[in-house]
Amino acid sequence: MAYVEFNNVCKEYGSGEGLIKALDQASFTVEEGQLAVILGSSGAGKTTALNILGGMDSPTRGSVLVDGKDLAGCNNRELTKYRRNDIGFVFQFYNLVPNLTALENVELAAQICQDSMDAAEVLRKVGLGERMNNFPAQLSGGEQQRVAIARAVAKKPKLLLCDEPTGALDYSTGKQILQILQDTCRKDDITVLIITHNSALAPMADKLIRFKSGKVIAEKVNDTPVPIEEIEW
Ligand SMILES: Nc1ncnc2c1ncn2[C@@H]1O[C@H](COP(=O)(O)OP(=O)(O)OP(=O)(O)O)[C@@H](O)[C@H]1O
Repeated sequence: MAYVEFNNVCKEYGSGEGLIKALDQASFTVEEGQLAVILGSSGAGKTTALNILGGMDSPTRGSVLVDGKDLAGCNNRELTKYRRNDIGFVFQFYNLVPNLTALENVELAAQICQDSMDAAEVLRKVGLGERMNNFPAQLSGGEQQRVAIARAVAKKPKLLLCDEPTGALDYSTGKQILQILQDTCRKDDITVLIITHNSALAPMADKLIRFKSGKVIAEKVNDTPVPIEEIEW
């Protein structure tokens, strides 16, 4: 059994004439410790898949297993526990609490889960040792995204889910963020899934998953992933 199993997942919104199939029998797997890149055009169902994996949404049909746990069979209480302890989320627009410092933002997330890392130590790891007492508004976009990654990683999640993590950043800052995500996967042994529109990033992945119209149209293992610093686009 794979660490992550998405089996024939359907997610439907609305009904009758207005039925939208956000996911239509989508299936893929990710192994523990892999870095998976999810590609697909706008509306292909990528975010819906990530939200289901993160326990923020549930499938209409199909099964979703993470480390053997079937999320489709979880009640709200179990999903809350799962989101708190097992999932780290990184969004395009950081979503930091504006009136808390970088350190406090990370501490806040660490406090709600059972087994967390030291917040200051994780901030040092992402290169923000000198900036932890700054508020988000005093940090650049790339620095805010580093705080968001530290906040997610401090929870020691089973899965680090990243939805367009570089979408709001310039080229070189985006590259630094991807480097941190690749390092997190390799050094901290965390399974990482990254959604992107940028197909040039495909070579950095251990596993490439392509979505189209709610379906997974390709799934490929890459035995020779390329370090992000060697990828240009
Ligand atoms: N809550 C909702 N209600 C109705 N339709 C929805 C809802 N959420 C998503 N959809 C629809 O489901 C489809 C898939 O959306 P999704 O956000 O998963 O795509 P995506 O691949 O992440 O796109 P993007 O790259 O633009 O973020 C789209 O047609 C979208 O409009």
